[in-house]
Amino acid sequence: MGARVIDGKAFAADVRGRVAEHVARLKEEHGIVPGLAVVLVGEDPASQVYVRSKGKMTKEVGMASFEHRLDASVSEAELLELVGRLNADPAVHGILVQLPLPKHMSESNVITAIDPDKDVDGFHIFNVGRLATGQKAMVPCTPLGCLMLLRDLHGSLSGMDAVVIGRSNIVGKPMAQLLLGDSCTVTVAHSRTKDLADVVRRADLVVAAVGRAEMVPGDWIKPGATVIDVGINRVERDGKNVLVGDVDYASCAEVAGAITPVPGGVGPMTIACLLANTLTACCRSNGLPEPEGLTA
Ligand SMILES: Nc1nc(=O)c2c([nH]1)NC[C@@H]1CN(c3ccc(C(=O)N[C@@H](CCC(=O)O)C(=O)O)cc3)C=[N+]21
Ligand SMILES: [Mg+2]
Repeated sequence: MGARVIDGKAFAADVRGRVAEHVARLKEEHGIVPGLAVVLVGEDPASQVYVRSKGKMTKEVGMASFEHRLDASVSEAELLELVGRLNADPAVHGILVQLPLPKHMSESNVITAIDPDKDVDGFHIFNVGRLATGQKAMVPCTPLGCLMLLRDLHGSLSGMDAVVIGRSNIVGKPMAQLLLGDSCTVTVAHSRTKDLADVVRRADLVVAAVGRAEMVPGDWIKPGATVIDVGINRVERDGKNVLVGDVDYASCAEVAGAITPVPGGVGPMTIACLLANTLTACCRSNGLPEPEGLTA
């Protein structure tokens, strides 16, 4: 018995299609065009690839895309000045500053400078607090994408045992909050967790977000469980550079009920949710109803 393979690429295309329909309606009925500004500091090649595909998909759904590329030597003050201008720009509804930033800058200073209502990454402490207290928040894109996949697969998640492996601010912690919000019993495990295998074996839902290539073997997975693999690790295999997740796909797919592949699982959902968040931010700032099925 093999697991059902969750097609994140196809689901992400469906999400972007729904975003595009809503964007077209906003334009027609209100003359509003949602705008997303992406700021890239420095020339990290992987970041450039993501920024390019974000820009392309932003335009494909009918939104305005604003790209700002700054030299790696730019000062924090200059970056903060750009953020201030984007905060004040009524054509910009979403702001994403690509992380990581060069070492001479404080990421938390920069994130805190973003208008929380334009913080489409959901990294601002206001949004972290809003999510934790059950208020309307901007929700981090990767965990939101995982939640959408899980809801699509299971309908209600109420009462399920969920184990999140990883406690990062970007994925693990917000993922745990979202699963709690959907009435799961949530365990957050990490690199220091005792008897990690036994903890994971209890889970109906496993979200792996540790950033360690193939660290979850199939014999940790309860038969029939759903495995969501957030990892994107570049490793060398037979002299080739390949992408693998945080779970050992081959052995986990033998035991799981459903599993996300890498690539083509969570990654495409992250960008789709960035567009969904930009649309949500635009609707909220204009006092219009939020898009259904595209928020937490
Ligand atoms: N402020 C900020 N927000 C981010 O959301 C953010 C960031 N900084 N810095 C970099 C990471 C990385 N990230 C990815 C988005 C999509 C894929 C994606 O679509 N991956 C595809 C293709 C992977 C490939 O072939 O390289 C997949 O998994 O199928 C991957 C990674 C967003 N990030
Ligand atoms: Mg961690």
